[in-house]
Amino acid sequence: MSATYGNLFQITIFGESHSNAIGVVLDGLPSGIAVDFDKIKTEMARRAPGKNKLSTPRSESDVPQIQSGIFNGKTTGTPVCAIISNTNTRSQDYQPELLRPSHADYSGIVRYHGFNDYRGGGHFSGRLTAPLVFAGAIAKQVLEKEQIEVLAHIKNIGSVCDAALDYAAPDVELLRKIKSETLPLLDRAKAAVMENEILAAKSEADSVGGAVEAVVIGLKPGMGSPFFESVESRIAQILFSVPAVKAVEFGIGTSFSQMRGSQANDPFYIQNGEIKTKTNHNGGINGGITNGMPVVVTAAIKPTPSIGKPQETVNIKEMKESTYSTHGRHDPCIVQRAVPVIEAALAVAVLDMLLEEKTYAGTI
Ligand SMILES: Cc1cc2nc3c(=O)[nH]c(=O)nc-3n(C[C@H](O)[C@H](O)[C@H](O)COP(=O)(O)O)c2cc1C
Ligand SMILES: C=C(O[C@@H]1CC(C(=O)O)=C[C@@H](OP(=O)(O)O)[C@H]1O)C(=O)O
Repeated sequence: MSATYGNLFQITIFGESHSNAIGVVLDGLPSGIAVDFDKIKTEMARRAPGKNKLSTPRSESDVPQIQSGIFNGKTTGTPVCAIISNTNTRSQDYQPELLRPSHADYSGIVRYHGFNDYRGGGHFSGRLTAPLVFAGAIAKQVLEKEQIEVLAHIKNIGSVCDAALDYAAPDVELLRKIKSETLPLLDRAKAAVMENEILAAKSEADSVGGAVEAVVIGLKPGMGSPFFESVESRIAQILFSVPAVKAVEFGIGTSFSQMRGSQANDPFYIQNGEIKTKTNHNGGINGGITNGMPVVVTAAIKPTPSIGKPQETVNIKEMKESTYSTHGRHDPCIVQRAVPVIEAALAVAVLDMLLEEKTYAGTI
C-alpha cells in the first residue's frame, strides 16, 4: 500500500489525473474542530492549475466536495472524505508507448504490469497534490488552535534566489503577507526576474527547477522521537511523496558538510526564562526531537519532466529507440505551485506528530 500516510492522523489519497475525480480521506481528526471553508478555498486556489502563464493551461476549479465527517460546520471525529472533480482533461495528448524521460511512465508500467492509468500521468500526476492541500488546509486549522503555523517562500527558481530567511527569527508577518502572491518571495524585487526565468524556459519549450523553503513556528521543544520516528524522518517521508521533490534539507542541510563544529553549532542562551539558540543551523531539530526553535526545511524540486524540446526515449511497444517531444499542457515550472503543497505536507506531518505527543504526554 502506498496511498496512506500518518500514524494517528492518517490521510489516504486516491484518484488519477484523468479519472472522474481525485480525493482524500482524513482519519483521526479530533471532533468539534470548526472548519473555515473560506480558508480551504484559499489554500486550494493557491495551488490550482490554469491560473496564469507560469502554470499549466489545464483549468480546474479544484473546489472540494465534502462527502462526510463535517456536520454543522464542525468535524465529527469520523473520517472526512473530500472529492475534487477532474473536468478539463485531454487524454489524447498522451501516448503510453513513448516513455516521457524523467516522468513515471516507464517505472509505472513496470510496477503495475501495464495496467496503470497513464493519462495525464495517472496516479503519479502532480494533480494528486490537490487532495494533499485539502488535507493540509484542515490540518492547519487544527494547528492554529495550538498557535502553530506553517509558512513558506520560494528559495530559488533556476539561478534566481530570494533573500535569505532568518532561521532563528523568521519574519513571520512578511511570510504571512506574501502567501497570496503567485511568486511568494521575501524580496519582491526578485519577482520579475524569477518570472522571466520561467518564461525563458517556457519559450524554449523547456522547464526549470527550484526550491521551496518552509518554516513551522510555534512548536514547543520535545516533540518527536529519536531514530526511525525522528521529526526529520516523518517530514522527509511526506515531502518525498510530493511528485518532483528530489531533495529535502533541514536547517542549513548539506552546507554542514563543509563546516567545522565551532561554526556549525547553535549556541544556547536564555530569553525570558526560555532556552533558545542564537543561530538555527539545525532547523529546530536535535536528535529527531524539536528544540523549540522554528523547524526549517527546504524541498528541492526538479524541472518539469514533460517538455516540448525533443528528447531521446524508447518506444516500449516496438522496443525501439525514438525521440519524443511533449505536445500537451504542462507547468514550465512546478516550484511556485508547490509552495502550498509543501506547506500542506508539513502541516499534515506536524499534526500527526502533535497528536502523538499529546497522547504520550497523557494530555489527551
Ligand atoms: C504541483 C505539481 C505540478 C506538476 N506538473 C507537472 C506537469 O505539468 N508536467 C509534468 O510532466 N510533471 C509535473 N509534475 C511533476 C510530475 O508529477 C513528477 O515529476 C512525476 O510524477 C515523476 O515523479 P518524480 O519526479 O518524483 O520522480 C508536477 C508536480 C507537482 C507537485
Ligand atoms: C492538472 C494538474 O497538473 C497536471 C500535472 C501533470 C503531471 O504529470 O504531474 C500533468 C499535466 O496534466 P494534463 O496533461 O492533464 O494537463 C498537468 O496539468 C494539477 O496540478 O492540477
